[in-house]
Amino acid sequence: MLKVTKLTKSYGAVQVIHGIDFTVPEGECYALLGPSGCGKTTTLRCVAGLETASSGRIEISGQVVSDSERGIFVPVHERPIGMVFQSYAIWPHLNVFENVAYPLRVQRPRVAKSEIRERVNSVLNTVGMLKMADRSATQLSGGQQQRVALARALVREPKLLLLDEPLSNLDAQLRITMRNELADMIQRVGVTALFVTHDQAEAFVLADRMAVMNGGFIAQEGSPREIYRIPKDPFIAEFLGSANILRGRVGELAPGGRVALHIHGGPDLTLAYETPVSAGSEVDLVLRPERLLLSAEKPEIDTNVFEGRIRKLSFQGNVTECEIDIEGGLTLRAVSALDDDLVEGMPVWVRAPHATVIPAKQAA
Ligand SMILES: Nc1ncnc2c1ncn2[C@@H]1O[C@H](COP(=O)(O)OP(=O)(O)OP(=O)(O)O)[C@@H](O)[C@H]1O
Repeated sequence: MLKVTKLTKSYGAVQVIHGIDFTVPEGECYALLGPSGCGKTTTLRCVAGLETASSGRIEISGQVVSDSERGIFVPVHERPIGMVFQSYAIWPHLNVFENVAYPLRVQRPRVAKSEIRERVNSVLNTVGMLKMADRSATQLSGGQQQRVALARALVREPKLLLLDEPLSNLDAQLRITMRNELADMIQRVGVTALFVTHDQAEAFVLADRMAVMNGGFIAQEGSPREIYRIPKDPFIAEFLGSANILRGRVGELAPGGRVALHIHGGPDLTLAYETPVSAGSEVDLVLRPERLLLSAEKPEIDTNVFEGRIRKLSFQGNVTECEIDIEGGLTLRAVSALDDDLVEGMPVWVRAPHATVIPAKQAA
């Protein structure tokens, strides 16, 4: 449904998108995720036709809408897209029904009044706002405005829905509710969606697949689960939630998927690995704090186990964060929901059932 090929964008002499490629098949929800300034909004705006790409090609539903080499640029209002912006851009002088009806009222050739009524009611029903059709836009909560903005984007039955930080205007609690609702609504409508966010939790809930962007490049593409489990480099590992990253050297490979791993300045451990490693290579061991198991007793399993001492416990209500000193002055962070037996200063064993190792990036 969307195919972006070798897209670049420069502002003056500054190149901000460096030849990215991605495709979004029909019905998929795809996220562009990354830190501020990585180029995700610029990419979305190029797809929308709000920016002109410097080079590369963009196809929506088989139609080339932008191809600088061939001089093709289809303007935004002629692209088969619907858009939801961060600000929602709901018109305060119109009620809910008229806000949603507007894109159909200005459509040419004209859409019959009866059809407008039918389509607006149907899409308001989908987003759960039919009962509020007559309400003034100024009397809507943030979550309700978001639903109206979504209904307005969907009313022309776009091939592609584009969403730019669609939840960032909502307070923390509402964001969580609305991201689940938005995921449900997008799935129910079955529309293909491309959205931009800097919030990894939002991308995890909403996206079937995502691209993590960094400095105008796609650093990694895949399903949220894949990228979280096996990040390609430390930047991605840390961007997608907190991670302990320990650099080490792989020793001799042993049978049964085990290997000796010497952590630089720290302990040697026997590693059971999920990702391929080669003997003698430098690696980063990525350990998610919430995936570490703590015990006062030495575990029976002897792979991926660190011996340490609890330096600090921070009670956070649903979980307790633990800082654990291990050999060589290194510290591991762990998050545990089961903290009844933990005391600062006590010896503890830390086991990582899932340990991901990635090739260490050589310092430039
Ligand atoms: N109109 C513009 N003129 C010049 N530079 C721009 C313009 N728009 C964006 N940039 C630059 O392009 C780069 C990418 O910006 P972009 O808005 O795409 O990033 P982003 O990942 O969406 O970040 P954010 O989450 O902060 O919006 C940034 O360095 C930004 O300063």
